[in-house]
Amino acid sequence: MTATNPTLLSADELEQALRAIGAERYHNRHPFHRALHDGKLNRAQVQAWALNRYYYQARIPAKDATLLARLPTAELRREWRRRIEDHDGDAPGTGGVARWLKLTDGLGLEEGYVTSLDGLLPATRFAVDAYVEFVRDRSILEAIASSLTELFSPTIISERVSGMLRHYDFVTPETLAYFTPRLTQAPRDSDFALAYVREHATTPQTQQAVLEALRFKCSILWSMLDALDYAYVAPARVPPGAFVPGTDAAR
Ligand SMILES: O=C(O)c1cc(C(=O)O)c2c(n1)C(=O)C(=O)c1cc(C(=O)O)[nH]c1-2
Repeated sequence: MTATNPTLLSADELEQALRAIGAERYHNRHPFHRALHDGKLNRAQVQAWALNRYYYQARIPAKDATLLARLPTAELRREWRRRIEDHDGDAPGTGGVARWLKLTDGLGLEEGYVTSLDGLLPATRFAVDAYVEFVRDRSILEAIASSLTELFSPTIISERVSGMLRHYDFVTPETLAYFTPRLTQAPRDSDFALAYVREHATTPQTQQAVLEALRFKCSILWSMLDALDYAYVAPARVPPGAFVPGTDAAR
């Protein structure tokens, strides 16, 4: 195979290429999400999704703190600091991670069991840890670009909330309250990240690196759902030690 030299894209072309990656690879297209939103899952399968997704939520502020420490200006740090506040809150019981625990509680999972991470699928842990390590180890530009999946999250969140409320009698608006602030937080965050990437990815090499960072992040989200699909959708194959529906700490 001959390697072709990438060409320099305009900022608009770069944005188009990023959006095309989302259209092709974002996790709204995954069969497990389709089933979740279309009411095809049972309560235990929804529990497994929320339990595993808790680890993603819980590590996001650590991921953002790793990046915050490397940002060179107060302006950038102020912007990024807000993400940590969104997730960790400013007092116990506030913020996105606490709101996620309301979701797992509403689904009948014991909080101590969820936060112990004992029931996590191994692949969830590997995928989430890989995201944190990517942000820690790669350039600031790639780290910021890897957050750009949030460009696509408002659409999936709207689909999810309306689909789950319509199809599942065990889900209430209070249970799904996690998602409401995300509908304004995610666009604010992704607008900033997109403007940063448009301004700073100005060589063919850095442009390819940000496109690759977004593909990598889509793969993280996708592989988390692959693992759920494999373990909890028939024929279910739960790995040893992971959450077993109807046992462990689920009501
Ligand atoms: O519900 C979703 O499908 C979804 C997707 C994503 C995403 O695309 O990474 C995030 C979130 N939710 C989310 O709630 C969230 O706080 C978040 C932070 C980040 C990030 O990469 O920094 N992504 C996401």
